[in-house]
Amino acid sequence: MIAPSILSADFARLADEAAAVAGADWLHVDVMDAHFVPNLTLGLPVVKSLLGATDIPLDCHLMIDDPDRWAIGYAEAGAYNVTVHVEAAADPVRLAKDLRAAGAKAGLSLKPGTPIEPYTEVLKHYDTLLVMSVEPGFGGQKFMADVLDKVRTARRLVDTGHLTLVVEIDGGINADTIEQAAEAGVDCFVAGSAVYDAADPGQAVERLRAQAARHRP
Ligand SMILES: O=C(CO)[C@@H](O)[C@H](O)COP(=O)(O)O
Repeated sequence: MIAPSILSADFARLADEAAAVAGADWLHVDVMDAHFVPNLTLGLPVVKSLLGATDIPLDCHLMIDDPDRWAIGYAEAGAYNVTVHVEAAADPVRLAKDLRAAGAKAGLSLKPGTPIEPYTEVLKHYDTLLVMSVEPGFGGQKFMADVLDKVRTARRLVDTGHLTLVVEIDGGINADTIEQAAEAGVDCFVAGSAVYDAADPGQAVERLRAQAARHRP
């Protein structure tokens, strides 16, 4: 699956940008609060507007402090998947239960330096795992290939039935990096600049999807 990250989109034209990637599987919505990460993007009111502007399921990635308080609003508004950071969540199991009860899929994200092993039990409550392959905060950064060990661990846990979740990767995904991520076992690829900087964003989505499919084990 390909999920264009709107951090690389033109925020003044978000509805148009969503239309330009109408063939995408999910739209990755980067919510940043200038506390958990050193950047400020958008919040719930903009997400609500976006929900009215596109039929693409919204994958809201909350790069914010105190997700235990704020994440539920995104689920109640109709986001398909709401991802919180394990580094910021006080009670990630409770949070996952609340998100699911509100009708959303629950996602857990790990920053590049955060290991997966301490969270394998917690991840049993989640529907998606978002492995960050850049430090969260900005688009256009260089892909960190060493996080692929985490992807391989997650893939093995899913394939052996210990976890049931979609493995996502986010950061620096483009035509040069998507194949190694696909080979490691990623299901869903978040791509910002590789999509929105392309002359034809819709075609970029199709090309990335085909490239990933050819390299999936
Ligand atoms: O959330 C983030 C970064 O914090 C990502 O979603 C990036 O926005 C992806 O952009 P590219 O690295 O693909 O340009």
